Amino acid sequence: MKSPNNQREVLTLRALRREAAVLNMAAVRCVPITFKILDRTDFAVAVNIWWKVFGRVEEELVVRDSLVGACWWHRYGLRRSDACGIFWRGKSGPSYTDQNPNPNLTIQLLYSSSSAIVSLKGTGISDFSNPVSGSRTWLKSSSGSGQKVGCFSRSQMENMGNKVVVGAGGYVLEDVPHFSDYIPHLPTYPNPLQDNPAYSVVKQYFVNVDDTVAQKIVVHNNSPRGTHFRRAGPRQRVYFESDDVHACIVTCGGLCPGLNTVIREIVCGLHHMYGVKRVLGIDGGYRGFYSRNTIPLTPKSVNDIHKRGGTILGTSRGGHNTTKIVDSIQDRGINQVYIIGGDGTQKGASVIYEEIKRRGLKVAVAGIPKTIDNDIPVIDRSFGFDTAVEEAQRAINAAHVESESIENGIGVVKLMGRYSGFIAMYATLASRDVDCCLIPESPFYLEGPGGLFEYIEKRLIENGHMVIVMAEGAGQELLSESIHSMTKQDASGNKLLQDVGLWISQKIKDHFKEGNKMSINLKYIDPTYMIRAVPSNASDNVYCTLLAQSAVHGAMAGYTGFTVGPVNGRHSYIPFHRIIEQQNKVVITDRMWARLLSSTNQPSFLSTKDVIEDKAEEPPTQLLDHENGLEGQTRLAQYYEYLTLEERRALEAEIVRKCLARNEQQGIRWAVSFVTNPFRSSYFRVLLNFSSCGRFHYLHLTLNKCSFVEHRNYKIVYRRYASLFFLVGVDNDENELAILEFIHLLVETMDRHFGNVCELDIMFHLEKAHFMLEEMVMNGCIVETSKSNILAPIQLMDKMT
Ligand SMILES: Nc1ncnc2c1ncn2[C@@H]1O[C@H](COP(=O)(O)OP(=O)(O)OP(=O)(O)O)[C@@H](O)[C@H]1O
Ligand SMILES: O=P(O)(O)OC[C@H]1O[C@](O)(CO)[C@@H](O)[C@@H]1O
Ligand SMILES: [Mg+2]
Repeated sequence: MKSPNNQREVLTLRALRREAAVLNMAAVRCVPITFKILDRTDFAVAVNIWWKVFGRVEEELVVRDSLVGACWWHRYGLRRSDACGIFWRGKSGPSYTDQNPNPNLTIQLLYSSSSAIVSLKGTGISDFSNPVSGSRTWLKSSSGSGQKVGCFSRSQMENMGNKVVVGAGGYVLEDVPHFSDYIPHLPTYPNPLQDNPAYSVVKQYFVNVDDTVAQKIVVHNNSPRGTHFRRAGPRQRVYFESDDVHACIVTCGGLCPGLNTVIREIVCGLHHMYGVKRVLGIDGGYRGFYSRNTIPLTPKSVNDIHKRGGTILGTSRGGHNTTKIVDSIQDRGINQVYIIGGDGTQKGASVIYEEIKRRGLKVAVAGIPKTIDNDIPVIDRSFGFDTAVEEAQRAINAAHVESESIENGIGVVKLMGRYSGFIAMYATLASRDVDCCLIPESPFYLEGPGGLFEYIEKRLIENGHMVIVMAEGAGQELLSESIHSMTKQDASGNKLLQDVGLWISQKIKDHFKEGNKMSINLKYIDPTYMIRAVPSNASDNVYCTLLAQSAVHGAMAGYTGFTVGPVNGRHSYIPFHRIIEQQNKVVITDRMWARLLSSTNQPSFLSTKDVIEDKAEEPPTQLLDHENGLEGQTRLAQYYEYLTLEERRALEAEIVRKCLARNEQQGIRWAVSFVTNPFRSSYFRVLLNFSSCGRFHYLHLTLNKCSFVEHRNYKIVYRRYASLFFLVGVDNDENELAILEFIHLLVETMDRHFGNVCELDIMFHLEKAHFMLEEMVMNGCIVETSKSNILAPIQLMDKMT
């Protein structure tokens, strides 16, 4: 880690003032900023935006970056007013530049305030450039870190970036690209459907041009209308004549029930609805574009394929070479590309679309989301998932029959779900025979109070048998602890998992054998590939038909760069970047997981240490006095690693409970056992700060108490000022005393700014507390320790308002 003073250069008052003069411009809408990522290094980019200073904020800020998927990234502090900070960080391990020959990061800021200050800082990057404002001044160091403050006007963004349309009442349309965005003067034609006798009975068959689908349908009195997507369906005018269409279909990634149905329905839809005769199948996934022959597809040749599992086109992982794929599309004269696959496939589709657009080709790229894992965001569910859940019932049923037929029988069923446990969760909820469901999103442990072994023993005593369902990605961290395996990847770069089912079965057997605890009979069932290889069930078949037809309508209408899928039951066109920016995961603080817990009665698997400590600890201190209204409440939270909102809530609740429950003697006893070495390796994971609510509390700097607590796989360092607690989550090898110093510096800085700072100062000036933190910590590293430097931008803003 770098020492705090050379990590970045300091934002000077002069620079801010100069830029401020430029800021009284028209509304800012979209700002593309490009950085070059230095070769073979990890990188971090921080963007801080202050916009309340110059005008009222009308809309929320939307940020998009070109690295989604390639680096993990955060958004934090997005608020409807005041300010926000965002940062991106490259993966540790293999450098981003190893995988990307042209490692530029483009960030687009989309918002509609009247003006703003944008401050950018980074490490491991160079060549900050903003194509629309070359005159901006960067304060840049030779080490590849730098900082810039700038602002951007409405006119600068007109032709840039993602299509986001902002309307009244907080309405945002995240639109999909269209040929007309980059090819002018294209002719249009009447939709041939209007003469199709089958559709003549429909009252209003064509979708209105401005029909959109709301992502959020639960709303409140004054809540903004939020994000919408373009509604899928046939348009009055199309951008292709039937004879001109030359379509192709490719399937990529793992198998999934329904692939053949989608292929069939694209071919039949194009043929029957639009009179399209030329449709090619690409053999064997993305690499088939350039290494295999194509397969002609006609309604006749695909007539029966939906009755078979798998894909008649074949599939593959890896082999995505954008240039070769687009060359092949261009050479073959293909003008509609239908790409069926999971999250990886949609990422591939997105870069194909970008390249096609760069070459100015009239080629529509439509993604159809496939995966039994249901890990694709935004859409209600992916096709094949329903079938997979249904098929899993058979395995669970077998496990149940086996286990109840024998004394102390345990049936273990492993289901698919690399990173998302949806199949396991829904199969468990549907079956009712399952006693325990383990998924990647909910960590568990084996030994000790509240652990899996204890629960198994209890269930066997109560019931004489039990069924455990687990997703293949569950408990992988426990496996790697005990197996010390090398991390291997498949051809697409997906992590190859250890067989958690086999591992856990062995562990359970060993546990009960040890000391002759209990004689058990365990049967392990692995139906994973059997589930994936079946044809789709009735409901998935209908669903696949709608997906295929929606994709065809979209491509014919000139839309491109989209994935089709239902959002709240309505089929929509969703821009690729929304589909690939994150994975859909089971939210364990949601009602669905709670339903599961209540149906199985399994433990929640809070860490074993938590349970032991909770039992051993002294009665709660005065701070835990709920009757006096002194419950802990987060006032400010800043995260430097990605956690969903739900995970944050859960984490904060656990930490608050744990730290408030400690008494002061415990804190002091813990504190003396650590050595000092401040600021050598300050890697922050989580920074939390909460206080008891409902009272006015001064931060008495002299009254502080501090302590360290282990939690999950990191350590919490906390310090108390009167009844305000400051908590920092850090790696286990982090120096606690350095972190205590950091907390104290933060408090002193707040105190200098607010003068005798109190909780209300933080509550009413939350943005300023965030600014201070953003100036002090970047990407989990302490980068600034001078109080004057930390406060400089805030003081400038205060002067200007
Ligand atoms: N970031 C990416 N950029 C370009 N192509 C990608 C990217 N990620 C994956 N691909 C390509 O997409 C194809 C499928 O990816 P992957 O094997 O991850 O399966 P998937 O589509 O995610 O399906 P699933 O995981 O559900 O089986 C592969 O050919 C792979 O090379
Ligand atoms: O063995 P393969 O074909 O790489 O696929 C396995 C993976 O594919 C998936 O089914 C997703 O398609 C995952 O659940 C699973 O981990
Ligand atoms: Mg995938």
